[in-house]
Formats: sequence, structure tokens, C-alpha cells
Amino acid sequence: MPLNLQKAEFIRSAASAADFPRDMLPQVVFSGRSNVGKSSVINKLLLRKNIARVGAAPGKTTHINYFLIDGKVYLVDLPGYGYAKVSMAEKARWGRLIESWFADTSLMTLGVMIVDARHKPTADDCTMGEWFKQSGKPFVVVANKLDKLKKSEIEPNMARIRETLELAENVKVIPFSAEKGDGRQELLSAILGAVGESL
Ligand SMILES: Nc1nc2c(ncn2[C@@H]2O[C@H](COP(=O)(O)OP(=O)(O)OP(=O)(O)O)[C@@H](O)[C@H]2O)c(=O)[nH]1
Repeated sequence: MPLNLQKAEFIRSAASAADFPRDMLPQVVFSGRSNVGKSSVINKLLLRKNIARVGAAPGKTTHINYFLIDGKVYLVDLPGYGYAKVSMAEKARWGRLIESWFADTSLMTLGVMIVDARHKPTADDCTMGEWFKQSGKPFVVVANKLDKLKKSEIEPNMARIRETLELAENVKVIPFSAEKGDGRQELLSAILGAVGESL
């Protein structure tokens, strides 16, 4: 049976490891700096207007949101990072939550790390990249907001992202526009391949 992307449902918000689903279904985990467009990427991927809420209140660092696609694949939405106005206490809480998630990488099938196509990855992005590398699981980098680049900027910016994050050759950097839809097929293929499903 092909995977029906239209059948996506919110399952739960997890505030600690006790709430993480631990059934055997594959988990595709999304991370990104606050405001990078993570919700927009997820919405574009699923062709939904608003399954992952876009934009309203940045800095919601306290919960990991779980969605289930067609009863078969979890989409895991890690809280955004790097939002300037967040207190030290909230940053520490974010760190503990992420640490507890990555403590058991048997839960993870594929990582999707979203960065801004326009900019050099931040120190926080590099830290996130380390979490993914150390997980030992496959991951891809999505360079979002591609529509804001001039054509001539695309290649050098992608190279800068790869270099700054010190990515191994087998890690894909996917130029993406949640606004226009560029990169959707490539990201979808990477996800379907990792979870062993087709459309
Ligand atoms: N031009 C352009 N704007 C985008 C794109 N993706 C997202 N945006 C805009 O960037 C802003 C942030 O998008 P969100 O999807 O809310 O970002 P987020 O990373 O989920 O943000 P948090 O909720 O703070 O974690 C919104 O104003 C979006 O419309 C894109 O590909 N191109």
C-alpha cells in the first residue's frame, strides 16, 4: 500500500522521554533554528496548509511534537533553537529535552536538519549537526528559503553550508523553498527511501 501523505494526524506533544512513542514505526525527525521555516517545510512536504503551525510564537522550546503519517511513519518535530529572547533556563531545558531524545537513537530512522539557504550556518546549527552526526543515523540537510537567493548564489551557498557543518560526502544538502516547492521531490524521495515506503 502506498503511503498516503494526506493522512497526517497530530499524535502528541512530548515534554520528556516518558512521552516519546517507542513502537517500532520509523521516525523522521525535523530540526531547525527558530524561524528557519521548519513548520513551512513540513506543511509543504505534506501539502497541508497548517498541520505544523507556522510562525505565530517563536521560541516554543519545550515540546517535541509527533505526527503520524498514514498510521505508518512518525514525523517528529523538534523544538526550534537559537531564538535570542529565550532565557538561559529555557535554553537549558531545550538542551535536556534534545539530549534525552538523542539518547536513544534506535528511535530515529532519518534526520532532516533545516538551515537557511541564505546564511552561513550558525554555531547552534553546527551543534545540531553534531547531534545528528553522533547519532550514527542517516540525515539530510534542507537549505530552506531558496527563493530568496539569486541563481548565482545557490552553488556557493550550498558549498558553504556543507563546509561549515563539516558534512560527510554522503550527506545530501537539498536546496528547498517551502514557499515555491523547490526540493520537495528530493526530500520526499530521501524520506520514502529511508522508511521503505513509496507513494
Ligand atoms: N521566502 C520564504 N519564506 C519562507 C520560506 N519558508 C518559511 N518562510 C517564512 O519564514 C517565516 C518562518 O516560518 P515558519 O515555518 O513559521 O518557521 P519555523 O521554523 O517553524 O518557526 P518557529 O515556529 O519559530 O520554530 C514565516 O514568515 C514563513 O512564511 C521559504 O521557503 N521562502
